[in-house]
Amino acid sequence: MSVTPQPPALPAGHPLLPRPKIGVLLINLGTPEGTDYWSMRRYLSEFLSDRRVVEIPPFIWQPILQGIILTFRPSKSGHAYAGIWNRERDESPLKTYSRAQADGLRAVLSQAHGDRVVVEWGMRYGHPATADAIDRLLAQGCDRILLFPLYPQYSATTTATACDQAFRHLMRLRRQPAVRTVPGYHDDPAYIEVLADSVRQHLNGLSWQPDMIIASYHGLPKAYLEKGDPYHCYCLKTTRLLRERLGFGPDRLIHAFQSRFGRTEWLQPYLEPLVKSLPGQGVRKVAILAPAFVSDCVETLEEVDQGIRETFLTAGGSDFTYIPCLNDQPGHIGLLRRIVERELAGWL
Ligand SMILES: C=CC1=C(C)c2cc3[nH]c(cc4nc(cc5[nH]c(cc1n2)c(C)c5CCC(=O)O)C(CCC(=O)O)=C4C)c(C)c3C=C
Ligand SMILES: [Fe+2]
Ligand SMILES: [Fe+2]
Repeated sequence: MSVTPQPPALPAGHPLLPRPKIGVLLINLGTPEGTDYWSMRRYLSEFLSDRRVVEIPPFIWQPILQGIILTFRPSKSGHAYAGIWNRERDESPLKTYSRAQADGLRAVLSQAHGDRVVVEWGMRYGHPATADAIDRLLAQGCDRILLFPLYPQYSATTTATACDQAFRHLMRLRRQPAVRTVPGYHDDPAYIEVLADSVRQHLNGLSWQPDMIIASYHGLPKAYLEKGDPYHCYCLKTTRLLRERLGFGPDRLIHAFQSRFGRTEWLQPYLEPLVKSLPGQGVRKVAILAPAFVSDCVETLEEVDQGIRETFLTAGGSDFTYIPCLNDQPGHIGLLRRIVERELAGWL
């Protein structure tokens, strides 16, 4: 007769230690809680006070930001957000898609790994806060956490500040989990394939075909590139790989940078003047995608799908289409799963 060994009795008062879990934290930029002046001001103030985003010394920048920019910009930006707001849930699309991505990833990971892997989502600025998301993972028993900033093209202004924010919270913990960070994935063949698929599918659904496709990336001050931020090179590499994957020539798929902020020079070519010049060069049908954004947001829905569309058609273009971000498409959830499982090697 075999006897099952019993675990030694715990000393009185010793807490029970359940089997530890692995946490995955999806991190995106953040978004305002409402389109009113004060919600916009709170969001923009936190975002634009981040020294990785605006590198001007605070004693010069803060008076300009608090005194001038945050007097006028909240109303202008609030108007832009109001035009794309998810009224059903009373939240911005970035929040809706971020939640859907976490739900989708949780579902596929729990099917594959049971309750061993826990998924949460958080924002660098605003809510749900990164710190609260980490606390939720810890409360669910995670002793290892994978931080996944959702930016395919690494930049100090996005990926690095997302990790900084997580580490700032971890610094305060007595019982700190083991932590890994997911690197950028601008040239990951699986990412390129999912992007290419989304372009193919979108073009297949059109009754016309574009003369030109533009991969439009969020811009960055040119000085950041000169100081060593590799984002520019990564955007160009994503575009080249996507072009190769789709079998397009260099004139059929080009790149541009959007969302310029302030008066300094940003990465070029700028999207707006480029789009304005195209009809004059005989390019009258255009498609635009935004590969640096994993979720549709104010920068894609308002600036590109509304603003740039109007610019192009007013300049003499005949047809314009915007190719949505990967959002919660099954192919995107599959890509996130693949990256997470790869980065959890040795833990899972
Ligand atoms: C001040 C400089 C800015 C830098 C540098 C910057 C880099 C950067 N941003 C994204 C992604 C997003 N930015 C979004 C909005 C947004 N970005 C800036 C400024 C900088 N971004 C501002 C002022 C705003 C707010 C909108 C506005 O007032 O015009 C968003 C959208 C958020 C949403 O809620 O929908 C995203 C996403 C990247 C990828 C990037 C550098 C690589
Ligand atoms: Fe931005
Ligand atoms: Fe470069």
